[in-house]
Amino acid sequence: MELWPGAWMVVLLLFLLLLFVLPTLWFCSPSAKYFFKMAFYNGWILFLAVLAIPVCAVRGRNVENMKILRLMLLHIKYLYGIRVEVRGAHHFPPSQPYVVVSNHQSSLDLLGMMEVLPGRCVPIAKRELLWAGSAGLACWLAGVIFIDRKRTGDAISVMSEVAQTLLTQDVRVWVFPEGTRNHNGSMLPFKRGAFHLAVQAQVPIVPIVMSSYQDFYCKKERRFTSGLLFGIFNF
Ligand SMILES: CCCCCCCCCCCCCCC(=O)SCCNC(=O)CCNC(=O)[C@H](O)C(C)(C)COP(=O)(O)OP(=O)(O)OC[C@H]1O[C@@H](n2cnc3c(N)ncnc32)[C@H](O)[C@@H]1OP(=O)(O)O
Ligand SMILES: CCCCCCCC/C=C\CCCCCCCC(=O)OC[C@@H](O)COP(=O)(O)O
Repeated sequence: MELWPGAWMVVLLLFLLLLFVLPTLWFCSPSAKYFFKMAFYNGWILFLAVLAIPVCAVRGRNVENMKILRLMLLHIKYLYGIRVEVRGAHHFPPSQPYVVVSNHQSSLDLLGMMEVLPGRCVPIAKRELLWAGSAGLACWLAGVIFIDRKRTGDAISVMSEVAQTLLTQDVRVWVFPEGTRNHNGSMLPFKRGAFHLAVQAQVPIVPIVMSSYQDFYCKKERRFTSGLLFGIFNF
């Protein structure tokens, strides 16, 4: 089969694009660099999730699968030149159910979260994440608890079931009480669910704060360089 003559030109142009334009954008445009880095971040997680799914599926939906996801995600900070420093981790209760509450700046929180995630600990996530392709399925297999934030009644029922699970199945829960991402340097008013959960299950609340990403990441300015992230317990 013969190629249409213009096709060679298209192939050559695409090749030149890959060879020159993309690296030029990477080095000369911080915005392009931001987009490439974020695209790779999401793409890489989706790819890792594809690998994780068959391994996790052996156990079925099980909080122990979160260990597998954690191990698979720990290296990402090196790819992005982000150093994660944890302070006060000794405040973590040794072995009992509890509710972790933490600030939520962006999807990069996954890096700090995976650094300190205790055993048998599952995050509460918005229901939409369940439909994030392979990542959604991997989260489901690892026991992530999904809530529909638009249906408060349903979310409360799910949280009440979680309160039972905390005690009967020795599970910890990670909640972002702001209920949404917030990258303004301050914190939004807390939603009440995490605190109802702790009272219903009569378990302690463990506060964790991740330092501001402003030095190396800003969505508004399309800026993403390398930097240092602090995770601080019981501040
Ligand atoms: C290979 C790798 C693959 C990928 C691996 C990835 C793994 C990691 C995944 C991590 C995912 C993380 C995702 C993060 C998110 O999605 S954050 C968004 C979801 N999280 C939340 O929304 C936080 C929890 N939300 C709440 O707790 C809310 O309170 C909620 C229950 C949803 C209700 O919200 P809302 O109505 O908007 O506001 P209020 O809090 O004001 O509540 C309204 C009234 O209801 C009462 N209430 C709340 N909860 C309860 C409860 N459990 N029991 C009884 N009553 C409750 C509350 O008191 C309010 O009433 P009053 O005003 O006090 O009378
Ligand atoms: C701690 C962050 C967990 C990140 C999970 C990464 C999975 C990303 C892989 C690719 C799928 C793309 C889907 C993007 C989902 C991003 C997860 C996230 O950060 O959810 C935000 C949620 O909280 C609050 O949502 P809003 O800020 O209200 O909209």
